[in-house]
Amino acid sequence: MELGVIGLGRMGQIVANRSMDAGHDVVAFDLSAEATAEAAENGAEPADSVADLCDRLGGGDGSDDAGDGGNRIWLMVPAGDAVDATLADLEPHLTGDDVVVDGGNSRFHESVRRAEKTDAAYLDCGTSGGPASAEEGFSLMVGGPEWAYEAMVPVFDAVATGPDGHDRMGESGSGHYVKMVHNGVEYALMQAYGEGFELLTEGRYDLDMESVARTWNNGAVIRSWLLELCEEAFREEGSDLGDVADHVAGGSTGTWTVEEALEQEVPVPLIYQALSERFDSRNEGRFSRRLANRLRYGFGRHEVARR
Ligand SMILES: NC(=O)C1=CN([C@@H]2O[C@H](COP(=O)(O)OP(=O)(O)OC[C@H]3O[C@@H](n4cnc5c(N)ncnc54)[C@H](O)[C@@H]3O)[C@@H](O)[C@H]2O)C=CC1
Ligand SMILES: O=C(CO)[C@H](O)[C@H](O)COP(=O)(O)O
Repeated sequence: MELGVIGLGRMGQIVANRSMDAGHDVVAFDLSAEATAEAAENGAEPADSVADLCDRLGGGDGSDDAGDGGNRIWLMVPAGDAVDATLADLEPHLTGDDVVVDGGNSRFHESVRRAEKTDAAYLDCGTSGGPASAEEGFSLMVGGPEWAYEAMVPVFDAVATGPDGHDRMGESGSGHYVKMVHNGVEYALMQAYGEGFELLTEGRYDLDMESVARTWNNGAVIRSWLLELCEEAFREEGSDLGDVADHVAGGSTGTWTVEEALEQEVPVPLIYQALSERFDSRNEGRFSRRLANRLRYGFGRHEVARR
């Protein structure tokens, strides 16, 4: 199959490379000429604009089971404005035979809106695994029209870990919805491992955290890829994590998960707590704690700690 890939950063290069490794032809475009050149070095046909990419794809080769011969285009740009900007550039070139996959972390509401607006069949594809999964392949959670999913199966087989690494979750939005919840779970798991290792670090034994993580990773109930990444972090940074800062970035997908849980009236206290801890990591001298400190003086004449 011929595939256009737009957005060739950490994730898009992997989409392109894994597709080419499986025998697909890739036409590649990124706003960054360096990123496009990197894809070209790996065997992709470079395009210098979205319009040029569509010209080079030229309507597909008609070799897929859908028999429609439309273009197949995978977006791997940052969620938000970049997706809308790319779609605006694509729009004049799209027909109902084309399939556009958004493999980024877009908000599911926005994917539903985009699917309704575009002439092409639009697949919202939650992608999990990150750049560390370049060799193994990703887990892909796809929403959108069934025929479009079926038309993309050869590429999904290549980009995912294999046929079991992707599935159609349901209608438009469902792929990004499932990925949003996945990320909420990711936050909570990270928080749980973090709390456990913090207690072990602050607790009563002098422990080697890499050894603990390695031992847990071999047969323990709580073994997981995230725990393997904990083991790697302790091996590379040391048991005390060296100079790694107490500051966690990101947060959008976790926020959306909590907002959705509130809307659905589903309790997600662990995910919410993990998100709050992340926000808290960005504050120095929390106002609420300073006020609590001062209030204890107010009601109990307890000494006020001052900075
Ligand atoms: N990095 C990760 O672990 C994961 C990222 N994702 C999602 O995948 C998407 C891409 O992420 P990354 O590759 O990590 O980002 P990145 O920042 O490494 O790459 C994004 C690329 O898109 C290009 N770009 C931006 N606007 C563009 C436009 N209008 N037209 C063409 N190219 C444009 C940039 O030049 C850059 O090369 C995001 O939605 C992200 O949330 C999903 C799962 C994991
Ligand atoms: O989707 C991912 C992993 O599954 C991305 O790494 C995402 O950036 C993680 O979310 P956040 O930036 O909020 O930590």
